[in-house]
Formats: sequence, structure tokens, C-alpha cells
Amino acid sequence: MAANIRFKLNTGAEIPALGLGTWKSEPGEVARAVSHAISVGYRHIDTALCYGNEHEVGQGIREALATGKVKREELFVTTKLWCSFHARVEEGLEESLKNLGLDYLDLFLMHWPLAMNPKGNHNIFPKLPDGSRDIDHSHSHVTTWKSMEKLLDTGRVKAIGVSNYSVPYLEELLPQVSVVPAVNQIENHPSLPQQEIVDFCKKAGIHITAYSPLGSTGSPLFTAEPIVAVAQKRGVSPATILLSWHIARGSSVLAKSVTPARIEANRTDLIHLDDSDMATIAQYCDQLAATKGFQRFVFPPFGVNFGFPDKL
Ligand SMILES: NC(=O)C1=CN([C@@H]2O[C@H](COP(=O)(O)OP(=O)(O)OC[C@H]3O[C@@H](n4cnc5c(N)ncnc54)[C@H](OP(=O)(O)O)[C@@H]3O)[C@@H](O)[C@H]2O)C=CC1
Ligand SMILES: O=C[C@H](O)[C@@H](O)[C@@H](O)[C@H](O)C(=O)O
Repeated sequence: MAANIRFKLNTGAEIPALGLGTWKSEPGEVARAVSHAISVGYRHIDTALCYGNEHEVGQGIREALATGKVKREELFVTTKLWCSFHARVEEGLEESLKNLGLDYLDLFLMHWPLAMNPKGNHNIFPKLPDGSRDIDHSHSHVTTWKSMEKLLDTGRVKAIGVSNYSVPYLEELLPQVSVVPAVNQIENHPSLPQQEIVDFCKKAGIHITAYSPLGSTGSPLFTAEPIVAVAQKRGVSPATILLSWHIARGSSVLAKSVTPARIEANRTDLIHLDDSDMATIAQYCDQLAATKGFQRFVFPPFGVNFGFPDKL
């Protein structure tokens, strides 16, 4: 069953193919979404300090554990070091663990390869007087990674990884690491296949986790003609095709929902896409590449070139 697939990380641990996303899951909704997801079989939960909901995510996890039907060690919990914590990595981890009410994380990611001023006018989103983000350009993401490597000795994180890393950023990082990131979490869907990063990471032994696989809130992907065609052929929803595509590619995938029926369907309806389904979607990706028609839904206003070819 596609829903039970797990992928091996370079640490030897396994990551469940499908995770519940929690970005923009509102207070009052997200604890219920998390406990419901676990009760219907999800074993992988993704959050981040900057989502402001780790506390409720932790509440949802505790509710699920309290049923006695699932143990902490069966869950895979990921959170992310926020940009304003690059110069205080241990503090960032401890803050997240405290919020979540957990003793350890299965995966701790550097959210973006960019530091923001830790002493700015806001703990999470410091800004300059002109309204732009208060970036600390003197602090390298490689320095942050070296601090993250040290966390492995504390036993408080089972694995460390990165997020939003392009090929040029990985090329800068990898020759300087002692620990190769276990994961690179990137925006990924047929309208932004990022094949060059997927291929690079495969060679480097870095697992890809796809975010915004449904095209995030208000997505146009559900009506993209080739996705609809494959969905009709296989008798499932476009959402199912969009999620199953990553698993066929060897990536794990995060689907955010606070709607119980969608949380269930996003897991139970997953299918194995066959060669012909994959070829139809590949053709769509090729066509977008040829017309420079890729769509990136998540590109926060950092004002920095992250090395993604569609955003140079
Ligand atoms: N590392 C990073 O920088 C980033 C990480 N992420 C992670 O990835 C997760 C997923 O990405 P996200 O951007 O949230 O967006 P998704 O692509 O998961 O889309 C979420 C949207 O799709 C809706 N939806 C979910 N399931 C279905 C369905 N079966 N049919 C129709 N609509 C559906 C949800 O609505 P509803 O909830 O109302 O059901 C919500 O509006 C995030 O939540 C976060 O955990 C995301 C962005 C950046
Ligand atoms: O994880 C999701 C996204 O990366 C999100 O954390 C950022 O887009 C953030 O809201 C920002 O504005 O920088």
C-alpha cells in the first residue's frame, strides 16, 4: 500500500513517505488535525518555529500518544530552525522542543540558508526601518550548518537537514561539511519539478521532501490538464495524483490539511503511478521547461538570490 511506504535516510533511519503539513494551519484547528492524522495512520508531522503553532502541534501529538495506540518512537517529527536563530542554533532547538513538549526531534532542518538579525526589532521577522527584512549577510549558512552538526551529539535530534537549498548552495555547503544533510525539503510539484536539485541530491545521498505539493493555498494545480487527465484515467482526484507523483519519484511529500476528510483521503487514496502516468506528467514538466512556465508559490521577500534557476 503506497501510504505505508518509507524511505531510508543516510542516517539509516526511515522517513514515512507522507507527512502532514501544518503551515498556515490556524490555532484551534491544528491540534485536531494532527491528532486526527495520527489516528488515521499518519506517522510523519512537519512544523516549524516560524509557523507559530508548534505548541498546538505538540498538543495534537500528545493527544494521539494518550490513546495508547501509537508510541513516540513510531512517529517522525520534523521542525525547522528559523532564520533569526542561525547564530543561536541550540537555543532555536530548545525553543522548538519546549513548544512541542518533546524530548527529541526526528529531523531538524535549516529552514532557509539565510540568517536574520537575532537582535532585530522582532524575534521572528525583524525588519529594517524601510520595511525590508533585517538580514545578517555576514553570517554564512555554512557556519549555521556546522553548529547544527554539533546538535547530533546532544541526542536531542536524530537527524539534521536543510530546506530551500538550490544546487549552487549545496555545492558551496557540501565540501565543508562533516555530516551530509539527511534531507533537503523543497517546493516540488509538476509545475516546479526542480529536477536539477532532485538529481543532485540523489547523487549526494540527500533525501528530498516535497513541500507545497498541492500548490499551496488556492492552488491552480488541481485543474492542470495533464493532472486531470491522469486522475480521470486512474479514477482518483487530482490531489491524489499530485501526492502520489513524489512517492513514485522516491521523495517523501507533505500535504497540509485541517479538513478531516481530506486528511484521510490524502493518505488512503495514494496510488502507485505507472510508467505511462509518469510519462504524461514528465511531458507536462518538459513543456513548462520549454516555455519557462514553471510556477513557484513560495518565495518570501528576503530580497536574496537563492540560486534557483527560475528566480535568478
Ligand atoms: N520548508 C519550507 O520552506 C516550506 C515547508 N512547507 C511544509 O509543507 C507543507 C505543505 O505545503 P503547503 O504550502 O501547506 O501546501 P499544500 O500544497 O499542502 O496545500 C495545502 C492546501 O491544499 C488544501 N488541500 C489539502 N488537501 C486537499 C485535497 N485533497 N483536495 C483539495 N484541497 C486540499 C488545504 O486546505 P485545507 O487545509 O483547508 O483542507 C490547503 O489549502 C506545509 O504545511 C509545511 O509543513 C510548506 C511551504 C514551505
Ligand atoms: O515553511 C514555509 C515557508 O517557508 C514560510 O515559513 C516562509 O514563507 C515564511 O512565512 C516567510 O515569510 O519567510
